[in-house]
Amino acid sequence: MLKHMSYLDNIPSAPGKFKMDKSPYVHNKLRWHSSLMKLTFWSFIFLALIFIFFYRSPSPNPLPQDPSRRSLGTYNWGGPAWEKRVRSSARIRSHDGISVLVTGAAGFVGTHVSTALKRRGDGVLGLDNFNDYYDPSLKRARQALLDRSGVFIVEGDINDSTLLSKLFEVVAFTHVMHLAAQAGVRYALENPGSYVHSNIAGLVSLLEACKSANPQPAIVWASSSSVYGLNSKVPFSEKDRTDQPASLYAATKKAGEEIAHTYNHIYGLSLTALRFFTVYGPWGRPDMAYFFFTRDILKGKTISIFEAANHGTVARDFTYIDDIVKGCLAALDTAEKSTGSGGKKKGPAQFRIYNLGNTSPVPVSDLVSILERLLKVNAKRKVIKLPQNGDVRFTHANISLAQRELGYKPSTDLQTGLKKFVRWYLSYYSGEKKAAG
Ligand SMILES: O=C(O)[C@H]1O[C@H](OP(=O)(O)OP(=O)(O)OC[C@H]2O[C@@H](n3ccc(=O)[nH]c3=O)[C@H](O)[C@@H]2O)[C@H](O)[C@@H](O)[C@@H]1O
Repeated sequence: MLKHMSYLDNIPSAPGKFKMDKSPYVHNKLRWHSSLMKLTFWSFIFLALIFIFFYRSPSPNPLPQDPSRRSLGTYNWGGPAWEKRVRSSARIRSHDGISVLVTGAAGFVGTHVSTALKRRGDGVLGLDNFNDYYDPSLKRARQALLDRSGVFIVEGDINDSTLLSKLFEVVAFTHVMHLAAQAGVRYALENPGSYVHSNIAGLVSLLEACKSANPQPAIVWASSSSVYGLNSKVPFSEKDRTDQPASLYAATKKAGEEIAHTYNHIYGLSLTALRFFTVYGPWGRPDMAYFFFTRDILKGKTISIFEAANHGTVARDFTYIDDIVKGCLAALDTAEKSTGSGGKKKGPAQFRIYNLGNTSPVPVSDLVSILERLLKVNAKRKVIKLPQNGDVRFTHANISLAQRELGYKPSTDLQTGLKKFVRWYLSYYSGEKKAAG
């Protein structure tokens, strides 16, 4: 403190006020003191800089700070070993196979589609940001599953254009299966920005990379039944109006369809949107009703069942994951090549939109009854009025177009599909408990 004071004391507070002591002893002592202080000062600055460099330096591939993002890890990618893994995962191992970049590969549909592609000998590379919208340990478990079948998931965000162009530089993907998105209808009330970040900005970032890639890939991507919004004509056909979304989620998916059209029109990208109808099954998403109803029924917790005005039923065209996977693969197999090159369109390209549903809507209360039977536990039900949270009353797919052009034919009813889900759920969570105990 004294040293500190003397150092500060040597600095004139105002010109002309400072008087120099002429005594040589005092002079030397002062000089020595001053150099020591300087040394201490610069050492401190040096150490502070080192600290800042190691603890605060951005990741090698920094993403813009965006408050709408859920917590994301810092990603490490690049280097010869990484490129080797990328190439090996994307290598086609069958005669006339395709090589597919699957975004959202650690997600529910992404995991199933990646496994199915790999099984038939296609090259598959996953991309996922492993965000914490729902329990990331489930995503890690899916990743482990994919790893065992030889699918590598690159950890990164679709908004990272440097990463995307690197991936297209390393692999000449023939197709992109774009499933990375902010899903869920009700969460849009809590975090609207995350929908814009993933479903709009992320989609544009991906399409930009695809348009610049040589060769350009054909793209198949997940739209949603929610684009039908307040449409009341049933069953929903691709020709019906989709300009009355009931949630921001639906609005971003509808915007995605328009954005896709633009990239098809300007750059000749081959684009196919699949409107999924409430997909369920093993390895599903914990934010979906069938999943958390199962958890809550087993815990003895009350579940809320939504009901429309005048005791009207709320129903969904629940579609089993294996049927959806068949639809995705058929869409990839029938996709024509993109026509552009060097970022320029060379001719008209394919643009398609298909419903992938089950064609038999089931009231939510019936879904609960099936779960009760399968779980052998009575649910504690509370029927409440459908909240103004973005949910629509019912969905019902007309699938004749997908049937005609993709050979899509769903074959799993809700009872059968939920049986498979419940079996998976019980074994997955009992395994987790065992591991924890
Ligand atoms: O088909 C789609 O396009 C959409 O399907 C689901 O959305 P949703 O059909 O609303 O699925 P859930 O959130 O699982 O809800 C299923 C049904 O349960 C009802 N529900 C939900 C929650 C609840 O507490 N109680 C309740 O009765 C909902 O109103 C709905 O009728 C997915 O969450 C979306 O990501 C997807 O895009």
